[in-house]
Amino acid sequence: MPYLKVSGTQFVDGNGTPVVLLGAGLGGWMMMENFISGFPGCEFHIREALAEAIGIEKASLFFEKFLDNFFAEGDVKFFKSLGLNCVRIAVNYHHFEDDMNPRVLKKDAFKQLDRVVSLCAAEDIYTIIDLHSTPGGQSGGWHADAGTHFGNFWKHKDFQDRFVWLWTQIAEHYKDNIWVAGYNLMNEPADPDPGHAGLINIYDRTYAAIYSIDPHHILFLDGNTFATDFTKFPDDSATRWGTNVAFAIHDYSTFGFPSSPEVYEGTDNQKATLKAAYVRKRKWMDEGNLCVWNGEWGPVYGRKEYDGEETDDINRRRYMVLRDQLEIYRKDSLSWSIWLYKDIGFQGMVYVSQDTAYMKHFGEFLSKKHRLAVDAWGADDKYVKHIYEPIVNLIKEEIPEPNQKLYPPIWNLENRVTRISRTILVAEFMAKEWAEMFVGMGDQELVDFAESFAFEKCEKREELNSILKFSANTAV
Ligand SMILES: O[C@@H]1[C@@H](O)[C@H](O[C@@H]2CO[C@@H](O[C@@H]3CO[C@@H](O)[C@H](O)[C@H]3O)[C@H](O)[C@H]2O)OC[C@H]1O
Repeated sequence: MPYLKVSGTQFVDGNGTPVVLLGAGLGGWMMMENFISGFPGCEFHIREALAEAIGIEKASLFFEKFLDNFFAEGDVKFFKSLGLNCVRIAVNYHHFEDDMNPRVLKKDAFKQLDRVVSLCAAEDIYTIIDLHSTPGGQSGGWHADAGTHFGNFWKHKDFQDRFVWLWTQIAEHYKDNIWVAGYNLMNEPADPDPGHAGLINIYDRTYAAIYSIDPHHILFLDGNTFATDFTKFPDDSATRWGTNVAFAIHDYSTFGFPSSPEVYEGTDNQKATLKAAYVRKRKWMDEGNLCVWNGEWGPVYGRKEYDGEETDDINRRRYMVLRDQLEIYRKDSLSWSIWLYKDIGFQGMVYVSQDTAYMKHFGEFLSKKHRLAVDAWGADDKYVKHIYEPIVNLIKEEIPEPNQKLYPPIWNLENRVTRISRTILVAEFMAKEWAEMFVGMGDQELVDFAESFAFEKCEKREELNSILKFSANTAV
């Protein structure tokens, strides 16, 4: 069976039959994230903190077992049972290359990724390899695993050289694998250059490097500023990176988050707003007759432990947003990858049960994280907003208004101040506390923690899954 390809605006299989890629993002696995598995800050913080607290051997045991359990046979069978056909696998460059030993592949760099790609292939499920964090960080998000709010990737040529090098290693490794649909070169770039010159340049370089090794796989290219902006992409984009290219939007709607400006009722106006945001993101592709892939989207959900009696009502509305987005996508036969497959209970299709060793042990710690709004994603900052307000006001009063506007524009002044303070500063202090909660554990307890993430120990978000299943089975 030949490789999946892009043909015009569609994906097609070896017979030229159109394929709509429907699936989910495997985040939190080879790209660990705070709200997904319950730690503060970013992956490199907690890896360092845990090694310091319990020693490198025990920490490695925990992380290795975590990787083994987070996605295994039960997961892929369940995924298949919903009629989904593609897993977008988020990977962190730290798993392949050590910052202190750059351009040297780590021993067993591909062990876990090969395992999951093969599990999926055995069920006829495509995988897309998504390089979710780059050397130096391609954005100031926690998910760039850089521990800072600057995307230093854009400022250091050596980070960029390492990125290109890593892609040549991945391409060499998977060039003959037909179940790998392709390579999502960079998750959510945030190149501050007004002409997006850094992003275009890195796409040029990576395309050339990959295609000299592997001319067969699809390239999935995110727009700038968190996969929302293609306005500075060059006129020759339809051929510049070959023609086997899909352009990726991320279509998050504020209606699906606690920060929604209004309660979602699914009114005609609200549906029009949903649609307008989506149409705006894909406009550039539509004008050029290019292939669009929605690489991330999806609401977050209320939790009984934090949202109490309001939980069911919150979630009823979030499912309305989900359905309304899917209806828009269905009409366009859009390929999508919902965020997120698995987590500890905020967004995932399946989530770690409260009855597991991990969730029991970290319950109070997670409440504190929630109260302090230490994660940015979908955060409700009502308990700490007043703490940061004076800093916001200080900047408003003392800094000339035009200078208050910094890149990226989606982080307005308040968002920038509170985000940096909570998710980087406070989070850094909390990483040690998280790690210290492992002190004194024997190997079996560490394994029990890691096994808490196994499919068999997870709950299913039934309504989400049934909506996705229906959508996958009625896709046109
Ligand atoms: O790893 C993922 C990560 O990829 C994801 O990143 C966020 C995506 O949304 C960004 O904000 C949106 C930008 O577009 C506007 O139209 C939306 O309304 C915004 O929500 C945000 O800045 C990124 O951090 O987040 C979840 C992670 O797990």
